[in-house]
Amino acid sequence: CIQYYRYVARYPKGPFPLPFIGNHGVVDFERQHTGFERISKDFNGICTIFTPSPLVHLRDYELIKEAFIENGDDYIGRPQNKMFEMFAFAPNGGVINSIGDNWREQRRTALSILRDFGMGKNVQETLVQSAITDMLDYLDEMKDRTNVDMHWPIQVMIVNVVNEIMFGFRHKYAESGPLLKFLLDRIFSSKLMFLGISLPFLVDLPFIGWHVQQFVIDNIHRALDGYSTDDEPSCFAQAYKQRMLTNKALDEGNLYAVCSDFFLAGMETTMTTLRWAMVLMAKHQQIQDRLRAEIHSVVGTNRLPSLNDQNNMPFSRACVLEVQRCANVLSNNVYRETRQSIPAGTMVNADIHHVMAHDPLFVHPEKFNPQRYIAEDGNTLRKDLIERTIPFSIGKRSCAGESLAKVELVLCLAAMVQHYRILPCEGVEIDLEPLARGLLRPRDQNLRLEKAF
Ligand code: HEM
Repeated sequence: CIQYYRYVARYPKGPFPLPFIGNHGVVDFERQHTGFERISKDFNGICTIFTPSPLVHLRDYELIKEAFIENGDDYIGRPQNKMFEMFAFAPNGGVINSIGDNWREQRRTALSILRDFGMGKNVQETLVQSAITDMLDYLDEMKDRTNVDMHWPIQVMIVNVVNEIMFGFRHKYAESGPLLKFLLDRIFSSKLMFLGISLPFLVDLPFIGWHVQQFVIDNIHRALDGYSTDDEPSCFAQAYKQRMLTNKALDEGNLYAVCSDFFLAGMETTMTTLRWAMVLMAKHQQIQDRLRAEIHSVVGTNRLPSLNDQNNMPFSRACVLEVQRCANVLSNNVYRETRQSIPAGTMVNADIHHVMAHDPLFVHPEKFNPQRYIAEDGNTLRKDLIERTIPFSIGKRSCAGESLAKVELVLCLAAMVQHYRILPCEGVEIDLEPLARGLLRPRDQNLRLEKAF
């Protein structure tokens, strides 16, 4: 017992832990965003929570910035734990969970391939617009739009963008049944995750993660079937395969791991944010009308909104920022591992959720109010607020898909509001209370769509 508390004393102070169980019982691990919020408030922005493994929790923007930007190299690791390796196809493989030289090499290569395919630029804008057109066609053909489950069309649209980039093909709406088997929210139910970190043998039990792996493997096989490395690659998987010829750090295991990482990271987060956008618009009709007025006056109704339009659409940009701030989908960041100041190897959680939900710069942060981002001149956006809107985290290890996600979010939200009035179903109140399932998700609730022109 004395030894245990000597070990506890090496970490920044936090709620009093008990041997073996740490802070289980005190922290609500199911609803981490409110659980961590409640117990960390007495500790000046930094505290340790024993899960039972120690987790150093940073909750204020300035502290997160000091760690991840000013001392970025010291916080660049990821905890090496079986739980986080569930989707790794090779030891220390892929981008999300790998460390050291392999992480650097896989991230650099992946971003360089994505840049070749126009990540964040016009090529991907065209691809996203085309996936949005498919979704609008699907909604257009619907006979009854009084009770629409938007989860499904948004999921197929987002999967199709990532799928086309990674594997070179899209799913047809009519044939997309297997996609629904992606029940990641169940895997990452928070309690299971923390148990998995502390009791790694649990991860060896038959797990739903296997289905996800198989889905990715099938897609890679389809992309590489008949591809010769002499040919110009037409998707990420082929480009990676070609680079394997000249770069020893790239191998079959990492090909699977990197594809799996980008596919999974690129899908759930963006899709969940867009689902939030739909329910927030349905709840706030005046904001939606103002957004539509801006889109119709700048873009009209004969073509889809484009990235170039953004310069003339400050309210649309403000809406995307406010959707991301309020959706706050990552109730926790992806954990880092430190190599200094607190004992090396300690898990670190930079609480981006807390910053976006409670930073004092956001006046009445609980309100959905895009106008907060617009400066007094009515045109420019407030840099001080944008700096603290950090859904993609910050520093050298921040989200590798940020520029793609931003393109998807702005174009999809603008296109939906351009074409449809998004409304609650007749006689139903929109419920904005999130479901804490790994990500913070909106509750399943159907919406009513009315043609906007
Ligand atoms: C709204 C959408 C998204 C959000 C909110 C989001 C958020 C995040 C966050 C918070 C991290 C952890 C960063 C850190 O450790 O500091 C992350 C990592 C990552 N994201 Fe995203 N992401 C989104 C979309 C995407 C997309 C579209 C892709 C790829 C196509 C992607 C690929 C990745 C990858 C590969 C990592 C791991 C980076 C590394 O460890 O070096 N994400 N994301």
